[in-house]
Amino acid sequence: MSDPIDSPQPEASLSPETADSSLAEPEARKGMSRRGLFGLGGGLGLAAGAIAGGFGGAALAPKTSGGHLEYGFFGEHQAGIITPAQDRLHFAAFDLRSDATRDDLIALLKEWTYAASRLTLGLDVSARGAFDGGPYLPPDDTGEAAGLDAAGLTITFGFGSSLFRDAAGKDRFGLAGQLPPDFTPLPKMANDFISPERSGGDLCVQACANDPQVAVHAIRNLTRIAFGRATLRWSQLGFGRTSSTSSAQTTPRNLFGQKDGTRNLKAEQPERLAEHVWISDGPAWARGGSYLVARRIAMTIEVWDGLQLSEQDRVLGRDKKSGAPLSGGTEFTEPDFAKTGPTGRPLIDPRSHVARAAPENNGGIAMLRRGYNYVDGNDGTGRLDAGLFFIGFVKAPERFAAVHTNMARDDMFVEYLKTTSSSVFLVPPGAREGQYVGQALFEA
Ligand SMILES: C=CC1=C(C)c2cc3[nH]c(cc4nc(cc5[nH]c(cc1n2)c(C)c5CCC(=O)O)C(CCC(=O)O)=C4C)c(C)c3C=C
Ligand SMILES: [Fe+2]
Repeated sequence: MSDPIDSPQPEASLSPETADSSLAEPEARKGMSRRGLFGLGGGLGLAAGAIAGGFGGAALAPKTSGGHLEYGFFGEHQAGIITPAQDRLHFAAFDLRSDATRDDLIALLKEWTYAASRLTLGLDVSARGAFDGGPYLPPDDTGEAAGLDAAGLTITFGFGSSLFRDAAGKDRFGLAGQLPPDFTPLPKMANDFISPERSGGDLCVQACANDPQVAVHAIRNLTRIAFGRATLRWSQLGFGRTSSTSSAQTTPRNLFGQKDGTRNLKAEQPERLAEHVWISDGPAWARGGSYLVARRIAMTIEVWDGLQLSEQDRVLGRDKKSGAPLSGGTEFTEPDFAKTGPTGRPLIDPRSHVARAAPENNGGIAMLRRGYNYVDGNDGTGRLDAGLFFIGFVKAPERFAAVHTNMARDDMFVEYLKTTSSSVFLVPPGAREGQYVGQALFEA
């Protein structure tokens, strides 16, 4: 059954100042949902570098089309931050080639925007897609998502600090003057065993979806589009969200078996998001964006599994079964860090993870967590190489560093964790229809 997604959409509303004829590409509307017909002919090659000018929808408003979940790419903020966390992740970091120019970078962002605007609606990367480019060319789209719907796919782009000034201090793209003063590196923490080759990068792409094949297809095709300009530096697959980012979601469990995300910031708290997540200082081009902190944290799950339940609870500060704080109540009862038990000691150990990480004990700082479990095989001694790919969004990296420093100091949890990768990216605000992601940076 064909199921076209191109039901009437509002036309792109580009002002004369921002309009760029190459961006308002009517051909971009062509193409049917992957679960319907493929293309309407008259394909648009990726090399055209045009981006969708007519796809409607704010990034945060889901569209259920025939029961399928879709988040439009364009909006005030990029999707994939406060969007209800999907179940699967493919995260990738890229380095621009040493000979890439500013124009190459802009062209890449335009083409990525165009592709992302289609993929998030369940379309192939171009109208020619996987099958309609003719028999004599490699297909534009790799095809493994054919027949699959958008599965709630969000694609979130970020900039590494090396985009502004590389490790040698070189301003490769004329962007050094736009580096926000807040964009500072994280200090080294206890139990950091950071591998540089799986950390950092000039650009990042976070693809989240409820179908792993859809997320992988997105990264694979965006990587292909980058060919000749940027190469994949490192990537990470994740399964099973470890946070809720909407109060409509149930709290998931992480690989330690704990309810994780109970006290996370939620999409339904706009004031708190404005206070803690959205960038509001520094250069205008970055405002409305956020800093993405990604840390691959190995969890010694075999050691953890050998701890008695009461010790597991003490280390976290919550009851494993119900998720309630050890000071009492139910899962969503606020923890009472001052409440003492019969021995006169606090019911929530001051060195527990929730005590160390809570805003009450960190000058009020909160963050939006959006991490995923990972299992990447096992080591030579038969232990799973498993853990949490932590993703947190904050309005300034130093805020994350402050909480993390408090945690790394003597949080009992840290004994069971080992961080192997660490990166910070600036996620620019969302693109308006007819614009490409990060456009304001290049026009500043
Ligand atoms: C500094 C940042 C944080 C890192 C790194 C981190 C790692 C980490 N956390 C868990 C499991 C849980 N964390 C929970 C709460 C929680 N964690 C952080 C920050 C970091 N966690 C914060 C800010 C909070 C919220 C504190 C609060 O507001 O009270 C919880 C409890 C449930 C919840 O509120 O979400 C769990 C469980 C793991 C497994 C982990 C690294 C592998
Ligand atoms: Fe935590």
